[in-house]
Amino acid sequence: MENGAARTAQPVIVAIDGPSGTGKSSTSKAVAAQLGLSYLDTGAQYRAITWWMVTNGIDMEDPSAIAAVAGKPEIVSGTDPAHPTITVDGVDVAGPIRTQEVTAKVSAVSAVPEVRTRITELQRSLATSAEDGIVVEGRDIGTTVLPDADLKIFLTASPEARAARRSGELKGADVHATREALIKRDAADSSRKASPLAKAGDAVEVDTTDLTLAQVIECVVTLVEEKRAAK
Ligand SMILES: Nc1ncnc2c1ncn2[C@@H]1O[C@H](COP(=O)(O)OP(=O)(O)O)[C@@H](O)[C@H]1O
Ligand SMILES: Nc1ccn([C@@H]2O[C@H](COP(=O)(O)OP(=O)(O)O)[C@@H](O)[C@H]2O)c(=O)n1
Repeated sequence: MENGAARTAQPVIVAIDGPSGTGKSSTSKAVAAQLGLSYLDTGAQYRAITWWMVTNGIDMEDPSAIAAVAGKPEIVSGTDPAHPTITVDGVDVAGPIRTQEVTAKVSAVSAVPEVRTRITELQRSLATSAEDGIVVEGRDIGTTVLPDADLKIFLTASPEARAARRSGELKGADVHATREALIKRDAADSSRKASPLAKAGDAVEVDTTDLTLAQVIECVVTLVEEKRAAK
């Protein structure tokens, strides 16, 4: 018969999706660190391939040009929640992938099916090789990348709260402009044909508008522990 320790040792796969600024990265990193799981920021992977396309002068208006080179860059993600890393062809791109230029172009690149196929393969392989389990955050993790995840969470928050959080990070950025840019990116991500931003039917929705980050983390940790105990 299994005891409690054996049950807690079972790997657990957690999918956290939602629009920009809902708290996916902060929550996922903290939950993974607290529970001893790996952590994968899939948005960083899409940003990394976009950075490579920008750096190599690929025409962002031309999906076939993007598709033709989708297999070229080698993207490597480090999954330690205390020190997540991302490199492209061996170059550390953690900083460059957060520029406004990359942010403005990432939706066009991530809408290209050849890009999604490539990045989805990387994500599944990292999830499979995480010994103790993993928290994977993004837009289509619960619906497409890991449809058999043990737990699926869909984070939401009002556009106002999300814009205020993001402009706080961007040191003095205009909240109105940030809000418009977020809404535009959400619309593009939700309306694309290939694997759009969507809540999985079996995901637990958590509205973080009036919650502190600590409250969201506690809520998700409790949900993961319940799943682990039931395994
Ligand atoms: N519940 C919350 N209340 C207040 N600020 C939050 C909350 N969740 C996240 N934040 C802050 O909002 C910003 C965006 O969070 P992040 O985790 O990067 O969101 P996402 O990954 O969904 O885009 C960060 O500065 C983070 O510290
Ligand atoms: N699973 C995912 C994750 C991100 N993305 C794309 O990558 C972009 C950047 O994701 P992100 O998580 O870094 O965005 P922020 O929440 O940090 O603003 C999104 O706007 C999507 O276009 C995606 O298509 N699928």
